[in-house]
Amino acid sequence: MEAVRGGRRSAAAAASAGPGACGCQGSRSCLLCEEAAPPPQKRENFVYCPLTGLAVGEEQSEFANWAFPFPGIFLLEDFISLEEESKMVELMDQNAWKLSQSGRRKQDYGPKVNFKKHKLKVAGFSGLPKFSRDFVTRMKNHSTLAGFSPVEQCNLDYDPKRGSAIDPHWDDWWLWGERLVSLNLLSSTVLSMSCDSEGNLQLFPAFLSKKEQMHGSGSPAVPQSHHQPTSFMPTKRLENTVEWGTDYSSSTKLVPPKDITVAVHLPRRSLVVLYGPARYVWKHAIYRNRITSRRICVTFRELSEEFSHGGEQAEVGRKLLDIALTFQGTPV
Ligand SMILES: O=C(O)CCC(=O)C(=O)O
Ligand SMILES: [Fe+2]
Repeated sequence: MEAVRGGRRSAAAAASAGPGACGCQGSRSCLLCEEAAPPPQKRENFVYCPLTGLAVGEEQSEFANWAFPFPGIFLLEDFISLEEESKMVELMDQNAWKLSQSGRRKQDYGPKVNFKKHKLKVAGFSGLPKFSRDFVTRMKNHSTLAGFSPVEQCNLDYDPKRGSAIDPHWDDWWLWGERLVSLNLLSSTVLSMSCDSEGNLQLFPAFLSKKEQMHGSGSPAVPQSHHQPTSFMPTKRLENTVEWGTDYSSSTKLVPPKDITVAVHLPRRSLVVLYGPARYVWKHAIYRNRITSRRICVTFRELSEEFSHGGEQAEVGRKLLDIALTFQGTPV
């Protein structure tokens, strides 16, 4: 799944883009270094519904009127205001952006890490930036993020002119903990969730809830046990969200997970948390065709158990936290 773009980019193509024009390596590519036609764009066939926590089959697909529970996503609309967003981006743009893979640019505030060798360097890390302090305090008010203490902030800059994207991947789980928290700035996009596990996924017939059919709004018709806990519900209703329920008692359909891609719509200025199965079972990606204008993603990561209190590397974890939470940082 990762290497769909193999063969599209050659050393000659990379060179023709000019020295330092792009940061792609290996099978990754972007509009600046591709010599062949752009890679085919994948299309999601399910849509995540934040009100019910269900993934619902796209109307035009073979999965229309089918759904399945999709736990592990917490989405908060309007997490930051327009003014806060423009101030934050202005501050970010005062620092240099480094070229990264697949047409992205990045700024990192965190320890230098070699994920393959499981090595990290504390030296050189000066903490998260000052402008993030209030947002970190604000996010911790939501019970999904109780006790969340980030030790890394990574800003990614996507632009359609560069063909920016991020291939399906899991974030590291040696150093980083369960909750991945991202702020979606400047434009909306779609996070695509896919899974290459063996076995089958069980789909249930989906239907519009009664209230939705009668009044165009109302509570979802999902059995209580399948609701997301209240604390995982968004604080504000998403506009234009159709409310779906599922019938867990009638016939079901089994499908291989690899045939399914779930679209999670991320509005501009929203905050999304991936945890549980959405973090450890499903991979996440942003396809190139989902970047329509400049977009900045700010991701905050916490420590894994190994680096937390009682863990084998708790001492290193403590050092990282002490530095991170000074909020005196400059990009590494
Ligand atoms: O841009 C995004 O929303 C996802 C970024 C991401 O997955 C990552 O940095 O690991
Ligand atoms: Fe990621």
